[in-house]
Amino acid sequence: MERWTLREFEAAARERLDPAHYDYFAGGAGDEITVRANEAAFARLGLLPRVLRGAAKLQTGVTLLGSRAAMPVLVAPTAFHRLADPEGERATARAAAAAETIMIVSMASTVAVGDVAAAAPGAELWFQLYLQPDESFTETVVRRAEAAGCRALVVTADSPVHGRRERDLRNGFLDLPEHLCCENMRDGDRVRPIVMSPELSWRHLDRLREMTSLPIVVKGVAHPEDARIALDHGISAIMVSNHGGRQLDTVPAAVDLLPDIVAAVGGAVPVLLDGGVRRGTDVLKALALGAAAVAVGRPVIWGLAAGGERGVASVLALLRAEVEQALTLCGCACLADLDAGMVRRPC
Ligand SMILES: Cc1cc2nc3c(=O)[nH]c(=O)nc-3n(C[C@H](O)[C@H](O)[C@H](O)COP(=O)(O)O)c2cc1C
Ligand SMILES: CCCCC(=O)C(=O)O
Repeated sequence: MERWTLREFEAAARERLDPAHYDYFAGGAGDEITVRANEAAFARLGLLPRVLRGAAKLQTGVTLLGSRAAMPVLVAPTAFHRLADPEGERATARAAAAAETIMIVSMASTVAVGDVAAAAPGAELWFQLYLQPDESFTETVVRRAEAAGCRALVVTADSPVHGRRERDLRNGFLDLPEHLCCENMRDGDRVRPIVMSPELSWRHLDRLREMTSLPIVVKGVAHPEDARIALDHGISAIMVSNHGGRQLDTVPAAVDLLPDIVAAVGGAVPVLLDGGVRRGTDVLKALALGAAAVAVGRPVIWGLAAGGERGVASVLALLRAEVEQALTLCGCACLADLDAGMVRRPC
């Protein structure tokens, strides 16, 4: 069945998934105010198209930290893909490679990062990391990501503790089923838990900086002051994110956080964004407000659950087609033609 919107992919995924797994993927923290705000904020912003600008030949590619993507939409790191499809992250990576975009592999992937890379030749992979209090194990995981050919590390900073996910509490979904595990966490004959620790600080990030020559992206920045501090720690990009509303509830919508962070960064490094991107027009709004690219989390999971590799490929192709059409309708030939003056609030 042909699906015309990301919303239809979500409906198809919901039909196929175990209800507790659907809730894990869809849900967020607390009252899910931030989950809803992420999408609603995009809907409230209006686009002011320019006309008669002779913008015939479209160009939607971006280069980020040396990685090339054919569109400014990346695959955000999301955990547990094998709950959605038996091939799990292998399928996602193949679809990302076919779409010529970057996949950020989660540290909590259910296929080891080396196996993800092996399954998807040509895929541009970055690796998401939760810094572990045991720094020697962080290093072990970093070496696995490097050996797999990942081109950047994305350090998730918004998780000093797991968010309060009430759907999961109600469903008793607290861990993966027996046959699955976080494969990157293997340590000899055991699998370590991913530790979220409030004791982590910029000092740990400095040590990571010494540990690897890969570019480091800090993900989960909401406060402009933290964006400024990040610059002092040699990071290569900032990802504005509230973790899709899954960590601290009532953090403002990601796109509403963006302008202040772009101003604080002042062009020193690229600013990325995730949270609530569901339409090509959402992508354009984020880019017009200064993001270098965006990433999508749940839409990829919906594609994977609805149709495996082909489902993810369809989701990414749909987003690309929407970006191209909206860009043309805005009178732009390339992403750099977008500027903040083309976004009006409220719609
Ligand atoms: C099911 C699920 C699992 C996630 N797992 C991770 C993760 O392992 N690491 C991480 O940094 N972010 C994780 N995230 C957050 C995403 O990277 C991203 O910030 C968020 O999904 C963006 O919002 P969106 O789903 O509205 O696109 C997860 C999100 C979801 C929905
Ligand atoms: C330990 C896995 C964490 C996955 C995650 O970040 C999420 O569910 O949002």
